[in-house]
Amino acid sequence: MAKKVDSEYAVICDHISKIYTLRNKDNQHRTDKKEFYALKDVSFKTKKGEVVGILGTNGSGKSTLSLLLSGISEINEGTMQINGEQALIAIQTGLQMQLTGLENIDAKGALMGLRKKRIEEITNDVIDFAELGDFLYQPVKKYSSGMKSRLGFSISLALNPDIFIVDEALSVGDKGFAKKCMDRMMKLRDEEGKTIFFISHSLPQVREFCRTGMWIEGGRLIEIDDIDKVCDDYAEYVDFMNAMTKKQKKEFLEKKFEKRLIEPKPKHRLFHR
Ligand SMILES: Nc1ncnc2c1ncn2[C@@H]1O[C@H](COP(=O)(O)OP(=O)(O)OP(=O)(O)O)[C@@H](O)[C@H]1O
Repeated sequence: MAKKVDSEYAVICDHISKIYTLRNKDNQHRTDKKEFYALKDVSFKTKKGEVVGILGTNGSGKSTLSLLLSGISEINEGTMQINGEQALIAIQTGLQMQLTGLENIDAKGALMGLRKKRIEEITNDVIDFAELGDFLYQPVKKYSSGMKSRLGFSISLALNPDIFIVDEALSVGDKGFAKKCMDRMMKLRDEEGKTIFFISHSLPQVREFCRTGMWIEGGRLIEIDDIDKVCDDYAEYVDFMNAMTKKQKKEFLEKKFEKRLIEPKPKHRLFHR
């Protein structure tokens, strides 16, 4: 569990790792279990008010980090300190599909131990920002992905946390709503000094919005620096990958994945005389 501390830093990660288990069934229905590092030995410090763009190719570990930063998932190794309330804004997280939009707001508020009056204020903010009209009375399972994103984004904004973790949330909404969210996030950055982690595959968007870049590849932190420097280096890597033949790329990715696997420990055998 991430500890809450008071300091100039919003987040301090010290050699953190996240391990997942993969289960494969072979054609004889035997299950083969493999453990691998979704993130390995990642250390960084983020100051309060910093706006960090997280870059990396598919499967590199960005969403895993976003779940750790938001306290939804727990680290397996290392230590992590979080100073402030966090909220994850992602395409589908945190919404209960069988509940209506309004019930989701109540559920989230109750989960956070908020008073009735505060939940009412939040509900009004969500109604204003999400612009979902009568759909707020419908179960979320009937929403399109863009509508879920509108609801999730609006709830997180209304909760007004100290640390925002935005994971590809703008990629499914329509352009109008994405612009409205970006405008609001710029306000959070410039006027409210919020700490923001921003995951996006759009380099121009990351370059424009963030000041610090964090590049994660194969579960490892490759670089953390000024946003332009990290975007340039990452773009060079993407070009290098794109220049490979299909076969080269397959071998390259397989090797990269093998490095993340954890060798199973040899089983102890008991020998009887
Ligand atoms: N719950 C899980 N169980 C097992 N493996 C998982 C789980 N969640 C993610 N993974 C694996 O962990 C690795 C990192 O995944 P993650 O979603 O963090 O990548 P990402 O950088 O966000 O990728 P993308 O850009 O495609 O969204 C991937 O190999 C993924 O398959």
